[in-house]
Amino acid sequence: MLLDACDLHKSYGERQAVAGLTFQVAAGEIFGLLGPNGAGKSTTIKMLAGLVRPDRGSVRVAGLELARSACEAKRLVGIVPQELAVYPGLSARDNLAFWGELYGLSGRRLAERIGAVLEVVGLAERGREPVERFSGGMQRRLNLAIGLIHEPRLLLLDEPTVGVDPQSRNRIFEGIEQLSRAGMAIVYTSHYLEEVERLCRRVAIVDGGRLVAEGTPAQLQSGAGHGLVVLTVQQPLEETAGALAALAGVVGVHQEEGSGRVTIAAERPQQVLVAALEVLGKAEIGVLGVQLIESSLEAVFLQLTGRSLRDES
Ligand SMILES: Nc1ncnc2c1ncn2[C@@H]1O[C@H](COP(=O)(O)OP(=O)(O)OP(=O)(O)O)[C@@H](O)[C@H]1O
Repeated sequence: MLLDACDLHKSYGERQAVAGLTFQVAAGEIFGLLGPNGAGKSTTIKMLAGLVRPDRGSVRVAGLELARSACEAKRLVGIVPQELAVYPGLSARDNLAFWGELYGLSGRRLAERIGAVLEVVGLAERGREPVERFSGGMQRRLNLAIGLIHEPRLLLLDEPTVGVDPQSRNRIFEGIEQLSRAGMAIVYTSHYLEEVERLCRRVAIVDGGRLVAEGTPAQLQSGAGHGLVVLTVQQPLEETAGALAALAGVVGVHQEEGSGRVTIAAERPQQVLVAALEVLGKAEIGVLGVQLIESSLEAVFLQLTGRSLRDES
């Protein structure tokens, strides 16, 4: 395994950000870390990159223990943080040269790497322009190129498409797929299901710093076996919650405080939706919104955590 993360823990004061994460990623694999805001994804990525020291647990990259061989191991790792690491006044090429020199690259080798990473992110034609003229999506693509400049074997991507236009998003996806085909191990964090479903062969669902499920997107979905009915109601359910829970096929009812959102996990969500609307109608509870989620990672996530992936965003 190219990456071996074992029993990672990290607290900030009283707050436990990561509480015992273990996973491995092979060369050529794109591994998804999926979880809502605050799940501990960024803290995990920072521990994998050697930027934050775990309170407990270990990280091995290509067999090298990060805590013991920090310099050697860190050279094998590229990180693309959520925050942009670009100098707006410099051109894309000069930004890449700056970062490349920090990794000890120079001369022809540096020029080759700059050319190669600009190709991967689709910015080869724009390399000489000052970055302040780039769109937000192009700046994010340059951020990705910076993470690749020293030719790492493991790439850590922390929500690389947040706030990115569709064209840049596609370009980022294509770049990542190309890198994976070339044998790079990739960890991709996101709270966008469609992204991990498209990119990742294996996904870990994290919540509250813990791994709540792991598998291929298909395995996770088939394990769940049922879908969800999500309703937005006008007033609290009170005893009506019991009536919903008693409907045939209903596995669980979850009410989110304050938002009026009610999530019903069910074996036959379409039939349950019809029956639930009838129950709510009789109880004179107004329904403002209805959403049906057939078996999907979103359904798996809600069942496992009782929360939507995008609660707070
Ligand atoms: N430097 C820090 N000091 C104190 N608390 C922190 C710090 N960094 C993260 N936390 C807390 O640790 C928890 C996990 O945060 P983290 O940023 O790892 O989550 P995340 O899954 O990446 O979330 P997001 O999707 O919002 O980036 C949160 O409760 C967060 O407030």
